[in-house]
Amino acid sequence: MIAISYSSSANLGPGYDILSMGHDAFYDEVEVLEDHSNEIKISGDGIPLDYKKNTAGLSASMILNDYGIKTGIKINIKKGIPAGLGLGSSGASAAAAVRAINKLFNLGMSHDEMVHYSMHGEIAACGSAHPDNVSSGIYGGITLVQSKNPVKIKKLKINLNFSILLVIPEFFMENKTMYARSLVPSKITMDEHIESTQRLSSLISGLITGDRDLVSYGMNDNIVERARIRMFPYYYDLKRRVIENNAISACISGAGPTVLILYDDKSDYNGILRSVDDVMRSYNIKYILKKSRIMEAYND
Ligand SMILES: Nc1ncnc2c1ncn2[C@@H]1O[C@H](COP(=O)(O)OP(=O)(O)OP(=O)(O)O)[C@@H](O)[C@H]1O
Ligand SMILES: N[C@@H](CCO)C(=O)O
Repeated sequence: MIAISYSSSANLGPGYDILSMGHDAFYDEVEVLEDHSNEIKISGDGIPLDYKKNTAGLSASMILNDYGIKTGIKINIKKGIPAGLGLGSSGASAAAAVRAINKLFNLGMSHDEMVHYSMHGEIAACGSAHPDNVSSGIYGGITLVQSKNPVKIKKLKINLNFSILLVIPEFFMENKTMYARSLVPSKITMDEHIESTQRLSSLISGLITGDRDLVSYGMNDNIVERARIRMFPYYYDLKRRVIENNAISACISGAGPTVLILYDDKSDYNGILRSVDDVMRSYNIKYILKKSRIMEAYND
């Protein structure tokens, strides 16, 4: 059984571990076959082949155990999403594997159940079961984590027209997301809480009502992105410059280093491209650009 799951950008500024946007920039394709050993065998390039260290394998092992499935399986992962760049690569493999297993064994899982198993796969990548990337990897679109335990995901009805430009730096860090999560403060002040809630509620309202200015105001974060800025020192200059060219806004994609830029027909697209190049050259960082759109829905 074959299933795919697209790249995603989690957090979207103030929505740490809450919001995620699926986009059609890249995708993973995962094939799951029954294997008459009682093992979980993983194949694929550039990813761990020990199932316990692979997000797809860890999710699969939980499902087989919980559903009492005794047969072994082979999981063939064709990686289309570059790993370690904030594009939800680890989560997408898990989501695609869970979707394929659900079909192969006709388990009839709900979308929230598939998110539950997929998010636990993320433990193999970064040590924590964050549900955001896998939520948009299962539902598509822009998703909100209403609750993690039990898993309750809401897919937002988006009424803002925009395009996505991903600025993807050449970058590698071992255990990048695990390190990035270690930088996040465990406590914040009441003022920080109020500002962050203002931003998140503005962002969500703006996306649903199609209010561009509210989205521009809302897609800002002074807690998690600020705590991680040492990982992507170019970010604030890049964000300021693209907004000077009337981008709607920009944010760090997931745990970075990729920057997601939202723009529309009011934006000076060529000005955005020039400013991205100016800033990244000034920081001496090679990068690629990827235009994409929201990945609306999967036909499960
Ligand atoms: N199936 C998989 N696909 C990709 N990475 C995997 C997979 N299984 C385990 N990993 C590990 O997870 C790491 C990538 O996950 P990480 O969370 O750091 O980045 P990401 O998922 O690409 O981006 P982000 O989570 O910030 O959106 C890799 O170093 C890889 O070793
Ligand atoms: N919310 C997660 C997303 C990782 O892609 C983090 O920022 O650590």
